[in-house]
Amino acid sequence: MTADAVRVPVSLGERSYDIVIGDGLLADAGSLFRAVLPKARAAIVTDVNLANRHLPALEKAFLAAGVEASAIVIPPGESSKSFEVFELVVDQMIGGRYERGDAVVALGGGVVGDLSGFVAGVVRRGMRFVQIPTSLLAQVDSSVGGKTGINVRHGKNLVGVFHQPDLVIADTGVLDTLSEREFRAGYAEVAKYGLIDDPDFFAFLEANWREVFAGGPARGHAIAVSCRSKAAIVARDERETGDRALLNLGHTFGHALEAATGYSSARLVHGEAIAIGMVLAHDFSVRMNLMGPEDAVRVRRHFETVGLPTRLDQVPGGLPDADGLMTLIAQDKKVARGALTFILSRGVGRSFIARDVPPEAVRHFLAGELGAA
Ligand SMILES: NC(=O)c1ccc[n+]([C@@H]2O[C@H](COP(=O)([O-])OP(=O)(O)OC[C@H]3O[C@@H](n4cnc5c(N)ncnc54)[C@H](O)[C@@H]3O)[C@@H](O)[C@H]2O)c1
Ligand SMILES: O=C(O)C(=O)C[C@@H](O)[C@H](O)[C@H](O)COP(=O)(O)O
Ligand SMILES: [Zn+2]
Repeated sequence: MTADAVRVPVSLGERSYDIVIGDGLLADAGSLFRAVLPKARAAIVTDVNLANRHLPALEKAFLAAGVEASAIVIPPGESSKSFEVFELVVDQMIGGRYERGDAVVALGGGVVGDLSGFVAGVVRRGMRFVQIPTSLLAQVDSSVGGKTGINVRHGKNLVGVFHQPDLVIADTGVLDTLSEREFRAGYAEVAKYGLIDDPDFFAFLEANWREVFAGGPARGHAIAVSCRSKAAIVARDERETGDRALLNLGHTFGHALEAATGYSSARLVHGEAIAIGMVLAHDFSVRMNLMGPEDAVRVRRHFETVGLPTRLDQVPGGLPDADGLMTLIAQDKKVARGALTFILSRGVGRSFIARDVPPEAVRHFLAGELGAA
């Protein structure tokens, strides 16, 4: 294993596992896999983009370590988190006679990870699962914590299971082939950790975002801080009965925008949607007199500076009206007995879970934002 690799433990009793982070780790994936799953075969799920770029290196590493492996390749993009692609992967998994003790290996971004984690969670009532995240978003967020699933027309991730991986291998070197748009989108989830409860990290990002985008130590640092932050929240609330909902900052608005745009990656990708969602969550917090405007301006300004969208009129192709968005928001998984829950803020790094948020206040706020657009 590369000498400078970092291990971040996710402490969940018998479901505990490590996130291994380092440059060049794909070459060590076979031995890392074997150390955790000594006898398993590997059913690699990946998308076309990764199949062309990084799958050969993974197959080579598995071969060298004596791991029997084959690959299932899906189309890239959010539209693959669907029943159709799910059925296709399940069919190949079962047709390939993969057993319970074998591992589904997700090589890709959050789409591959969420979809194949769901497959691993349900095929033969649960297979082993290894995440090899290749996008920034997947390395700092989606590969950790065991949320898996697919989208339906009513909303994001509405069908799925909690199924923790046995191991996460984050090779930071593979990020060199990620597009700038996708890197930037993943950066929104990095900044989220600062906005939730780590104002020093947000200040670090404001000062060092260029270095994070450029690669090198600042990027590795940002990925490790993000993973530690997520691991800590997941360890204290695996199934989102409380604190874990903080990780949903910006997502109530953001998920509605993704559903409203038909999960079209061409129009809006997840990180972009939640960048707008986090700006809206801070502006709405100002509207609700929970915080002064200065920090909300600071959040908007930072996202604008890095080139993320921050306004509804930046979503190409138009959006439903406020009532249409409220219909989508009503499907949010945090809704309890019909009441809306949002993650709101008292300032940078001071997010909190707000239950029973009046729908009329949200609708009125959105109508204003759409009107301003
Ligand atoms: N489970 C969770 O906790 C969690 C957390 C955050 C987001 N998500 C989900 O993750 C998804 C978004 O993930 P994403 O942003 O990784 O999108 P993605 O999986 O669509 O990947 C983005 C694009 O980059 C390409 N790509 C990925 N890695 C690459 C690389 N190294 N080189 C070249 N191209 C590469 C992919 O093929 C794809 O076209 C959404 O569905 C979101 O809901 C889940
Ligand atoms: O891990 C979590 O918990 C999160 O909320 C992380 C989010 O970034 C992620 O997008 C997640 O998939 C959203 O969860 P959902 O329960 O709102 O679908
Ligand atoms: Zn997210």
